[in-house]
Amino acid sequence: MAKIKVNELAKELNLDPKDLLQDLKERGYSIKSVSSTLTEEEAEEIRKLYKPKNEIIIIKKEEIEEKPKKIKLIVKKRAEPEEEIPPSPPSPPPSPPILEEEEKLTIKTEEELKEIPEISEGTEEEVISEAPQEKRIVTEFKPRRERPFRPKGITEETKAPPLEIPKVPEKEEPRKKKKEELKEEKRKPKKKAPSFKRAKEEREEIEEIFEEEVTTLFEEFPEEEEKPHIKAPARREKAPSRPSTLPPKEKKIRVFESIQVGELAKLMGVKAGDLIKRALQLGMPLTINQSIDPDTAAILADEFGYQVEKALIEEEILLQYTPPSPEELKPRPPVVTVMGHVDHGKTSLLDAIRKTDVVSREAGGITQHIGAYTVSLDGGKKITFIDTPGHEAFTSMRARGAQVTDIVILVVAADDGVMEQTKEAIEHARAAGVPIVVAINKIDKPNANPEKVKSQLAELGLVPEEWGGETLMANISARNKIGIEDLLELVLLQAEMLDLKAAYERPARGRVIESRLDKGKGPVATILVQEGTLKEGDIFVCGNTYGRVRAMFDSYGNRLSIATPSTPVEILGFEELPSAGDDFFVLEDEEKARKVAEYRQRKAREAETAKEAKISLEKIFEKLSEGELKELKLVLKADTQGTLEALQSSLVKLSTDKVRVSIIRAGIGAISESDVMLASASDAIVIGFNVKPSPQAKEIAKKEGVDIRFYDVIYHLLEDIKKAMTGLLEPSYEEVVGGVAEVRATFKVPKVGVVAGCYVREGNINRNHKIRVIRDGVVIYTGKIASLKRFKEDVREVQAGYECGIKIENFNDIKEGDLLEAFEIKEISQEL
Ligand SMILES: Nc1nc2c(ncn2[C@@H]2O[C@H](COP(=O)(O)OP(=O)(O)OP(=O)(O)O)[C@@H](O)[C@H]2O)c(=O)[nH]1
Repeated sequence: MAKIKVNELAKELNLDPKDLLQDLKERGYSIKSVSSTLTEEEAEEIRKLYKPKNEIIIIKKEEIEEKPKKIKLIVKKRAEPEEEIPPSPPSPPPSPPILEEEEKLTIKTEEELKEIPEISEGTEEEVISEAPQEKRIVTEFKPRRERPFRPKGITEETKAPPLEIPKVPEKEEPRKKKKEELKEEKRKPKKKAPSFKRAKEEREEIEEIFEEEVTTLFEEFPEEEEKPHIKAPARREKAPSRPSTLPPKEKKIRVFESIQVGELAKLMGVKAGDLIKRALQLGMPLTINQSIDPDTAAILADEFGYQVEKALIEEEILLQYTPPSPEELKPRPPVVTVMGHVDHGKTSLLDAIRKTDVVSREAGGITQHIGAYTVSLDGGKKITFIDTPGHEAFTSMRARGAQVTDIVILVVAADDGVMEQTKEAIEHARAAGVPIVVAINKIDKPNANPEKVKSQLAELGLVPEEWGGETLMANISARNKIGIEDLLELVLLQAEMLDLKAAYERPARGRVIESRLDKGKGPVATILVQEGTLKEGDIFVCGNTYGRVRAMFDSYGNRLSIATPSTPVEILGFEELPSAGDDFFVLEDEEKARKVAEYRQRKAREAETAKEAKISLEKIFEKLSEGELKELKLVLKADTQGTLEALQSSLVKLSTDKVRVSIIRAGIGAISESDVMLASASDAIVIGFNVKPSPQAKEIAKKEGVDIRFYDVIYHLLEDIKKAMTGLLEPSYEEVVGGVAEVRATFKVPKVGVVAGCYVREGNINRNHKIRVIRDGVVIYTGKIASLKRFKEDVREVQAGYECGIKIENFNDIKEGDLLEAFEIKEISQEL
C-alpha cells in the first residue's frame, strides 16, 4: 500500500507539517515525527478531514438590524472567487477552513425551540432561516473531536474573530433562493420539527440537495453578545465543571479498550450524575456501570475539557516489541514435527530418536512426556522434536495461527508407499512453508521398495537430491534403529540451510505446545521458547491468562532456572489453563500482565458471540460464486468400511470443473477432536455418516466454528452437497439436540420390552423427542420414545440431573453404557 509522510501530506494540504503532526497525534494517529509515514487509507481519511471542500459553506448570522431575534442563513461558495464575500476583518485564512465545530444544522424558530425541550442547549446548533415559514430542524450528532484541523498561529483571538456582520451580498440571494427552491421541490414546507430522527432525515435531504457533503459553519449568536464569535466554547463552559477544591488534573485521560462511565467521571473529577446527564443531553443514555468505548469517552470527556487518549493495551504491548537486531541473533536448534500416514512409523521414529539422545542415554531415558523434547547429538548439536506425531499438533497449532515447526520429517513406509495422509502432510507442510525431510521407513521389511516411494514422491514435487532435486531423503528402519543418525544429520543440514537464529538476551516469547491440569500442581503447560531467555520468576501473559514462572522442568524432569530459544519447558505458575497454540510472552509487571489477560478474555468473549462457522454447507455456493472456494474439503467419518468407501467414491465424483470435492480425511468411528481440528485448519466440513462426535469434538467444533453434518442416507448426503454446489440447497433441517441420557441399567418388562433406566446428563429429554442410541460413538438405532417415566408416572419431560425410564419404540437391544440422544428436527432458513 502506498505510504505518505506527514510532511508530504501537510504540503499537499497546504498546512504547517508540525501543526498537522500535533493535530493528528491528538486524533490518535500513531506517528512520531513529521517524517513518519501514514498508509494511503489514513492519508485519504485525513485529506477528507482537512481538505477545503470545494463546496458550499453555510454561514449563519444573526440578523441584528431587521430581525434581531433571528438568525440568518447565508450560503456562499468558498472556492469561487467571483463570489464576492464582503471582508469581515479580521478574516479567517482561506484554507484550511476555520471550522470550529462540524456539527449539526438546525433551523427553527424560537417558539419551536421552546417547544422542544429535549433538544437542550449545547447539544445542537440552531440556524433560523430568513423565511420563517420554511422552518426546519436538521440535526446530526457529530463528535467534536472530528472538528477539522485549525492551523497554528490562529490564536484564540484570531480564530474567533469578532464577526462584523457582513451585508448579505446581492449575489448570494439568487443562489440561496435557488437552494430554497430546490428545497421546496424536495419537500413541502414543514412547520414543525417533531423529532431528532426527522431532523436527521432532513439534514440528509439538505446534503442531497447540495450534492456534496455540506461543510457548515454554525454559530448561534446570543442576543446579549454584541460581537458574535465563530467559536462556541460557551457550551463547554456550561458543562458542570470540576469542583475548584480539587487539585488540577491532567487534561488527558488514557482509555484502554473501554471504560466505565463511573470511572471516567472519577478520572475527570466530576460527578457521575453530571456526566450521565451530559451524555443524555448528547443523546446517549448511559448508566454508571456501563462500559463505553474510547470514542464515546472522547466525546464525553471533551464536554468537560478533557482529551481521551486511546490506549489499546494489546497494541501497547506489541508496540514494545522491537525485532532483534542482526547482532543480537545467535543460532538456535531447529524445531521438528514428524508427520505421515497412519502406521507408517511416526511414533516408532520419535521413540528411536529419543534413544539416540546422548543425555537420555546417560540419564536413563526421558522420564516424562511434556509434548516436546530436545535431543543432543554426539557433535553437541541439538534438535527439538514436537512429541505429538501426525497432523493434529501441526494443524491445531496452525489453526491458531501458531507456527512453531521449522522442519517436517515426512515418514513414508517403504512397503506401503505414498498414501492419502502422506499427500495431506505434504500439503500441510507446503501451506505452512515448512521444508520437508523424508524418512523412508521400514526398509527392513522384505517388500520394502524405497525407489518406488521416491518416484511417487517425485511425482508430488518432492524430488530427491540424487535425482537432481532438493528434497533430503533418508532410508531408515525405526524399529531396528537403522539410518536414524543419518536422518538427523539431514535435519541438521536442512536447518543450516534455513539459517535458524534467535535473540537470546531478551525477555522470552514462545508458544504453548501442550497443557494439562495437574491435580497437585494446578495448570501446567509446556512452552516452546522461541525467542529470548525464560527465567524462573518471570511474569508472563499466555493466551487469555497470565502468571509467574514458579518452576520449570525439561523432559527429563530436571528443574531448570533458564530456558533459551528452541527449548521446550514445562512451566508451573499459570492463573488458568492456557491452550495449545497460545502465545506466551514475558512482561515486566504483574499488573500489566493481568490487564492484558483480562483484555484478551473480553475480546475472546466478544469474538465468541460474533463467531460464525468457518465454512458451512449453506455458505458453499456463496463462496463459490465469490471465487473464494475452488475446493470443497470434507472430513468423512462413517460407521463401516463399506459405507465409507461407497461414500468416498460417490462424493469425489461430484467434482465439477469449478469445484473439486476432496476428502482430506476418511475414517471409521466417532468424529474425534482431531477430525474437527483438521477440518478447522483446512476449512473443511465434517460429515458424520451414522456416527456422532465425541463430547470433546462437539465442544471444539462449536469453539472453532466447524460445520458438522450428520446423515444416515447416502442419497441425502450426495444431494445436499450437489445442491450446495449449485446454490440450490433447499431449506434444510437442523437437528436440535434436546438432551443426552446415559443408560445405567436395563429392565425387561413383560409385554413391553426392554426399558432403559437412565440418568439425564445434559439438557432434557422430552416425550416428543426422537431418540438416537449411541454405542461407542456409533449410532446403532434411531427411533421414537415409546414411553418416558419418572418412577411410575408418565412424564412429558425429564431435566438433567434426574433419573428416568425410557422405552424406545420397536427397540430392545439397549445396553448399559449406551447414550440416548434426544433430538428434534427444526427447519432452518436458507442462507444462500
Ligand atoms: N518392520 C518395521 N515395522 C515398523 C517400523 N517402524 C514402525 N513399524 C511398525 O509399524 C506399526 C506402526 O508404527 P507406529 O510408529 O505406531 O506408526 P504411526 O505412524 O505412529 O501410527 P499412528 O500413530 O497410528 O498414526 C507398528 O507396529 C510398528 O512396530 C520399521 O522400521 N520396520
